[in-house]
Amino acid sequence: MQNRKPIIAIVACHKMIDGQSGQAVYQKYIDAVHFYGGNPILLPNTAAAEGNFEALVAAVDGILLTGSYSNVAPTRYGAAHIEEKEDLGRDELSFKLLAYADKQGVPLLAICRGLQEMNVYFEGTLYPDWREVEGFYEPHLEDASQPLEVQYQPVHDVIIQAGGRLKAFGDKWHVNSLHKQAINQVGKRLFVEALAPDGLVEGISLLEHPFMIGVQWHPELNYAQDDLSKFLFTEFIHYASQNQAQ
Ligand SMILES: N[C@@H](CCC(=O)NCCCC(=O)O)C(=O)O
Repeated sequence: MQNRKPIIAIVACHKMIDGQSGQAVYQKYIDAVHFYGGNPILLPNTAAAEGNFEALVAAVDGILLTGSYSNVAPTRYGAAHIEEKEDLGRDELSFKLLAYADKQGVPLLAICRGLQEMNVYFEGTLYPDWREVEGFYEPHLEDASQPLEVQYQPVHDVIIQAGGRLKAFGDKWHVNSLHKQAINQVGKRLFVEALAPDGLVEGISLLEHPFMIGVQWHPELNYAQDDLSKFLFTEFIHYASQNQAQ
């Protein structure tokens, strides 16, 4: 094994910055990777371009798919509704990274929108708005009128399922929740790692892979204190270290 920190590629999103179009990653994702011993680099949408992609991923030991207020394009999972919050550049890059991680065994952690992308990559589907589905009663979506520290408070439990990777952590945890969309049909080859008490899918993994996990909550927010965040990031960076590009 080499003696350097594992390089973790973090997918960037389209954002308006000071009135101009830009590509950005929230600091908390960068800090969480850095805190647990990774060396974060940010990948803009142009990383998906042929020639660029191959050169960049050759230097990458692990991949982080972040949350985002944008949504996966409905056509990617066979739906036809109009999506007002698209980020097609992010979609293209994330789906390419997922294919690469799947084929090459590169460790990948997928958070919130990232989990939704991971499910769609494996041919699963999404509910465009879980509030329109009967039976979900937990407060999965934040109240945007509240300050951010309130929005990111833990609000419901997740029940960890037997036979998965999270079971080594424990049986249950209390998590934050800031999403309107949710997993409908679980993707092929995926294992359901965690469920909310109302049955909404909160965690998925590809068990045949060294480390590919998606979570619907935000472990990056309270990354240094929250026990399940510690577990997830420690495992992720551990497997990325083992995968170090030669
Ligand atoms: N847009 C999707 C995914 C929600 C999500 O990723 N929220 C993250 C907010 C910003 C962040 O903290 O990264 C949905 O609504 O389901």
